[in-house]
Amino acid sequence: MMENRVFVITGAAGSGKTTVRDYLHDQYKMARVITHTTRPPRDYERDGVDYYFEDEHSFFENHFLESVHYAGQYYGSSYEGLENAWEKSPLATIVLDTAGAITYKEKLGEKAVIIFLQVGDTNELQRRMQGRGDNAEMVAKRVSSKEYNRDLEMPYELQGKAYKVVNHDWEQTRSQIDEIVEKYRG
Ligand SMILES: Nc1ncnc2c1ncn2[C@@H]1O[C@H](COP(=O)(O)OP(=O)(O)OP(=O)(O)O)[C@@H](O)[C@H]1O
Ligand SMILES: Nc1nc2c(ncn2[C@@H]2O[C@H](COP(=O)(O)O)[C@@H](O)[C@H]2O)c(=O)[nH]1
Repeated sequence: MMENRVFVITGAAGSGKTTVRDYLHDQYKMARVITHTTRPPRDYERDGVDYYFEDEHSFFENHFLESVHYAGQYYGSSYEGLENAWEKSPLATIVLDTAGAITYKEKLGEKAVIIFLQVGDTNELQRRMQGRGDNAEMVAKRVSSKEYNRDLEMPYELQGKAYKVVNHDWEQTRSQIDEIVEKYRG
């Protein structure tokens, strides 16, 4: 029987975390762990699919495994969300900032497989955020936040404990992700 694992996709905003998470879902049928946020939805985002969108009161009624304040908004992931995902499939996947990824590694040990995505060129990151339709004001706020800048490099606490994938060319990224996943499929 395959052991329960959660593939934690982390890295800076715009580095491709959601793209990788969706690939893992489509290609390997990994269950997606939906997280909670007080951030307003983007035009294409749906409640219960992309996030559970909360207000500053309802957010704190959840039972979080970890939560963070990122670029002025709250984000958190619950134990229930992870357990629900594992009920669907032994391999689950979640998108977190690097602070969340560190907490997952500390709390879940080998059950958490951390993939840190990097895009070296910050102009390219901004182009990708604009390309998916983020408004210019949101992008400017994001790139000036300390959390975005912190997440451009793999944090010390994840070194030696996370896979690093440079997400420039998607075909190369996909093949590196496939290699990592194959290590954990029974
Ligand atoms: N290798 C790639 N080459 C070009 N564009 C890419 C690549 N990977 C992802 N993208 C595109 O970049 C944009 C940002 O990707 P994505 O939304 O997955 O990033 P993210 O890390 O989840 O961002 P955020 O944390 O802000 O939600 C999307 O439009 C996506 O299609
Ligand atoms: N630690 C956590 N980080 C989370 C969670 N849900 C999302 N995120 C990360 O927040 C930033 C911003 O996300 P965005 O959708 O507004 O661009 C990004 O790094 C996400 O990965 C969570 O529950 N915990």
